[in-house]
Amino acid sequence: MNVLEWPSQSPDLNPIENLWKDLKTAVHKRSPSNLTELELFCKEEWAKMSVSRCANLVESYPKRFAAVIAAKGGSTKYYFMLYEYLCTLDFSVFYFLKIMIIRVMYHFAFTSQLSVTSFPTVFSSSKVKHELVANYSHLFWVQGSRPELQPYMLLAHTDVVPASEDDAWEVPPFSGDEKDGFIYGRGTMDDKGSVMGILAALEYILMKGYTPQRGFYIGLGHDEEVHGLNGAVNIVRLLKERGVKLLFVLDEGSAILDGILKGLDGPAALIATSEKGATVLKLSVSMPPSHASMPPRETTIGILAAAVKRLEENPMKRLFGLGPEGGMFEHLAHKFRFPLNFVMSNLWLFAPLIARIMERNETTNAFVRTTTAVTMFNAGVKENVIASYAEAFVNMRIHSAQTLKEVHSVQRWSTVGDPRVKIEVVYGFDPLPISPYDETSFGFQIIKKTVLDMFPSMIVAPGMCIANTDSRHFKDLSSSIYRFTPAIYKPGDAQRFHGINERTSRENYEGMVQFFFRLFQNCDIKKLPDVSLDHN
Ligand SMILES: CCCCCCCC/C=C\CCCCCCCC(=O)N[C@@H](CC(C)C)C(=O)O
Repeated sequence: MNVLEWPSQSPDLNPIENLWKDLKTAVHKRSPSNLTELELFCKEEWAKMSVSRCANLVESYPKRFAAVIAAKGGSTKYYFMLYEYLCTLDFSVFYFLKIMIIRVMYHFAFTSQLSVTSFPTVFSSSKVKHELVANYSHLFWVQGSRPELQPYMLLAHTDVVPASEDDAWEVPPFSGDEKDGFIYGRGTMDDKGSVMGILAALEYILMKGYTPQRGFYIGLGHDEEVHGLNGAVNIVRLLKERGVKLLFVLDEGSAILDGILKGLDGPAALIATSEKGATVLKLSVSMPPSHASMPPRETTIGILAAAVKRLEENPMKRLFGLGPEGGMFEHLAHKFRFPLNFVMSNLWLFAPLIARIMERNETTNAFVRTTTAVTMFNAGVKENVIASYAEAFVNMRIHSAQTLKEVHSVQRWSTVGDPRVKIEVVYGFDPLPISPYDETSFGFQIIKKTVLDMFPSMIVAPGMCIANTDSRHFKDLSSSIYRFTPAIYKPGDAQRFHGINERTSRENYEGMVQFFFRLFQNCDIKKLPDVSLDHN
């Protein structure tokens, strides 16, 4: 049998595309006026799809094959007929978003790559230049009508950390299933939600015929979770070669926190102006192997376990208030309940006290200090052999008020404190510089304005990213790097990052599309918003 190599998502060959079109036509005719009706009409019209229609689509396969071969693998009339038809529909924002949600679920369920089918306008517009970087990362350039305006850049990533079906997920981690108003799946929060949100907003704004004045780049990395050394690093290299300087960069890394900061009344949008540094240390102990019946007084495993225990029992010193988190809490102070509002407004006096409260919770502890996490421990080959080698990996996130050098020396000399434990630095980098957030900082103020356009009474404050993002590779291209995703996170959500039941609500996903749709337009405004009118 001859196997034809063909992308599984080829729109010309995929009969489901025609059925989507049929469904959209039928539902559109009935003009649903709310979500419940939309869902009901979708189900009813789907149930009406006839067997003969499906059979026809399958039978027309040979014709499509022939057309695709004639087009030398390019798009055929079948694809364009479908696309042109979609463009004639009078989409309301509401209706458009529902379709985008169906697409995002479809994407999570069936594809591992960006599909031209999902964003036909983005991939066919003369205003958008798309290129692959290092085979799998995507770089888009959206041309503005005023080339004299400095461009900005949005970042997100398509790769994810592993997820196992054995880990008690409520729905399979790569199903993209929707349950109780949430789309579940590895990557929904970190960071495919942003990928889809940015592209959906771009698709929509192009379909509306809007021409941005300020050009912008979109970079979608494929290896952020393993440091971005191929994706982000090569995107930066390309932009440098082209002499690009960016007005600002916006990546993942912070969000709208609702109920996560105890004592704060209402949600707060925290636009991170910096991110922590990081280092990974490898600790190891070696000795000759021996018989388990004659154990030495101390084994490699025992020595290393004791060193690891010392690390856990002696956290790095409290630095709360000395980094950008100080500004963050001062900005938020008046929104805290009494007496926290008074305490937060006087960090010079109360920072040590607040630090002791914050360190009790693992999410807020990350704002207080350089954190230490023992993430891997390997030793032993057989249950009756004394292990000749034991190793542990320690992942540390460095507070802005500390340096990489300082962290290394503290760990080496005081905490591990045993010369038999060899310490090697796997990698490390300093905390990132703090980006400006005063009233003249275009990037910060535009992100803030966009949040306020969507949520007029939201508290917006500068924040700090406690993890790491691809944006750190961009520091030579811009001094204004912000980390913020317009998603609302509640207690328990922080544990979903790299954990089980990662999910995004429909509202968060819709908000994401709306946010970027507005941001594209806000970046064209001539004058920054007047901060004296600010209600925060
Ligand atoms: C880490 C999650 C902390 C959750 C804190 C509370 C909610 C804060 C709001 C949202 C955003 C968190 C975004 C985190 C992005 C993390 C991306 C990531 O995992 N990066 C890797 C990079 C590493 C260099 C391999 C990391 O381990 O930091």
